[in-house]
Amino acid sequence: MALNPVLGKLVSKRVVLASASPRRQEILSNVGLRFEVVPSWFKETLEKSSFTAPYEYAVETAKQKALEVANRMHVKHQRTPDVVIGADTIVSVDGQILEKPVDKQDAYRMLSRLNGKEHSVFTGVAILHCCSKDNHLEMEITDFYEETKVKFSELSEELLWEYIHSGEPMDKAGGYGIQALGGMLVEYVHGDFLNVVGFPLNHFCKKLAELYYPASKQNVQHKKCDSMPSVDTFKNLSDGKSESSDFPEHKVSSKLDSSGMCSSGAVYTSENSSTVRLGFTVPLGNQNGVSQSASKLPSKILELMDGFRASKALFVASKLKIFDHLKDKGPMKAVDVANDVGTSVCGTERLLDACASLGLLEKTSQGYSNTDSANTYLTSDGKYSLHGYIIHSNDHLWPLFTNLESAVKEGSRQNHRAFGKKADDLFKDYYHSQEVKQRFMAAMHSIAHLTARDVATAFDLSKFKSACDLGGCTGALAHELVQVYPNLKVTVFDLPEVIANTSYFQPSGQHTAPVTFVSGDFFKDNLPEADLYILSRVLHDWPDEKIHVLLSKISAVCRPGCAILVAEMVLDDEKKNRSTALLQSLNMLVQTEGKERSGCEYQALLEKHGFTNVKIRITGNLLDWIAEYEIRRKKRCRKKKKSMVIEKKRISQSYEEEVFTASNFECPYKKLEPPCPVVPLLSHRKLQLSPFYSIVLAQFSDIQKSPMM
Ligand SMILES: Cc1cn([C@H]2C[C@H](O)[C@@H](COP(=O)(O)OP(=O)(O)OP(=O)(O)O)O2)c(=O)[nH]c1=O
Repeated sequence: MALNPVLGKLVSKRVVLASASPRRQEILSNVGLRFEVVPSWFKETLEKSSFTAPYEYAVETAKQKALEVANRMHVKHQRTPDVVIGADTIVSVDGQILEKPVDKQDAYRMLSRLNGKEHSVFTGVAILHCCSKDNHLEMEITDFYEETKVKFSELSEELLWEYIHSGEPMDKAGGYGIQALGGMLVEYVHGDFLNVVGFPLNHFCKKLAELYYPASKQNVQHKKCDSMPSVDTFKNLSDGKSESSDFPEHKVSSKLDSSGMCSSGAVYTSENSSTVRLGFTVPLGNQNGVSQSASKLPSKILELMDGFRASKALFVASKLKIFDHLKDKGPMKAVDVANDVGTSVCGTERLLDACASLGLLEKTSQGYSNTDSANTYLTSDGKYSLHGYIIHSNDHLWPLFTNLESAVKEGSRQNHRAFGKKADDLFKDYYHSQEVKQRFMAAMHSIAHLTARDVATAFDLSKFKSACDLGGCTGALAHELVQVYPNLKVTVFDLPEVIANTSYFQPSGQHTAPVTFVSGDFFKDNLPEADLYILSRVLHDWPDEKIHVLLSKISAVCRPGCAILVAEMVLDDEKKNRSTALLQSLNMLVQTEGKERSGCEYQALLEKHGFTNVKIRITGNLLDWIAEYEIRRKKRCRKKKKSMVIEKKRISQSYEEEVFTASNFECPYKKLEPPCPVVPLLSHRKLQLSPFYSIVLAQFSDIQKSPMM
């Protein structure tokens, strides 16, 4: 196979093409690559305005397509591929991104924009090298993009419509197919033709050469990727032998930069590509490869150093209600915003510019206006507003986090330092004022409302007739549940101080009868009767001892057939990968006695009360982890010591993780639009298979209850 020695390196690997595109399949099979096709379920809905350049959008989408497939295969099908290839093709004209047209009118709109002009076609490609270590998926991601310039002739309306009626535009970016009828519209092409058709084969082969043959990497870098490595150099690569390591050999050294940056830091291997390793820790101080990347900036560390500035800019803009002003009146000049909100012009201008650079605002010659994300999530009255949680983050979490050092030294919460108050009873002591109470409830409402759909639909709960949401606060989840399950009646059970303030948060125009509010303390008072008990973002507030008290109370009132549903962020078992959840655990340290836990830890807690059979799903949105624990009564005859060991082993084998993205999950009994921002506003580049929630469904059998520990 002299012509494709580089591709020969993939012969012995399980290669997966994460794409339904027949063009990509054809391009790759034409050169003899053997691969399995697993189309990605990732929906191409990333917020375009949050990317500074169109190709970044294509690369990120390609990456997300590939990540979704890798994770689904690993978790759901328990088959870890060796290599996953994802790609995304977009057309860019006048700074706008054009994808596939949704209908003929859309195709006409796109083709009219391209008419008589030059545009760029970008294909982003992600190559994931995967391996499974201790049942944990580890990946190294290499991504790159290719740009091809295409010019359309001046075309008549009649011709455009004739072309549209041919049906060809509909599944193609920009609404045309250069390889078929659409070729007649094109005056010239500068660059890789196959890139326009959907896959930049030449660049892909160069990238493989860099990955699989380190010596060639230098060649390629020196030549800035403008030629294929010499075939002679690759004689030994076409032998089809499998790799000795899980990833291409040179990679570890290429991961390090002069600062010793490692793990998920990006290392640019050529002008328009990067390589990132997920789930890996490369030892700091390893000097291999440092010299070649010594001039690189430690971008990951710099980003972390500055992260608080971006957060604070968002907090202050929210606090000043700038997004509300711009929604009503935008676009507005800085001076007008400053006049409206009563701030300085120079300070406001800097804040608005910073927000625009962060993708929260758009800046044009007319002034500043909200992006779609800002309109949806940052205005204070939007259906999916995060405003309440942002204000809570600014006013409450920020001062607490300022005392993180003390929290770490002392191992305890810092309410006394941050606010000069004890936190033993949040509502009676710290939350003494009506305003602060409302703010806290608004924060909880923001998150609960935004994530309720995924919590409600993660599993089919239609068999339950009644549910009790313990600590259900404003009833956001309860209202979502009764929407999804019309036969369900939900009781929200929370402290009297909370229940007294819920009226403000009730949905207007919705039939609220199936939701009732009952006040009480779930540690002290009798629990309302229900088939299903829900604990959403409750267990993480408490230490194990208190959780046992609560679970035993629930267990005591459950009849056979009853169940428990728990929603929480979930850490990975080794507690090293899911930084969002790990940071949330620090968040619990500074303000509560609780913490975030891993799936195994939740399962162990529940098992003490007879709960077994765990399933975990990844939602892909803010509350990413969904777990279901089938809970059954166990006999009391287990020998304690032995059972600890056996349990530990069984725990890791007994729960099943499933990819569950808001975009791919179809509620089996009711189709619903996913409400959540799949991509966190400020961190689209780091969206990994990381956070967050677990849902636990625990069912009773009539076997006798196990003894309490
Ligand atoms: C511009 C252009 C695009 N295209 C195609 C390539 C891609 O298949 C498609 C762009 O859509 P993509 O979203 O990149 O790919 P896809 O939806 O076909 O497949 P998947 O998401 O599963 O990977 O447009 C052509 O075939 N010819 C062209 O001239």
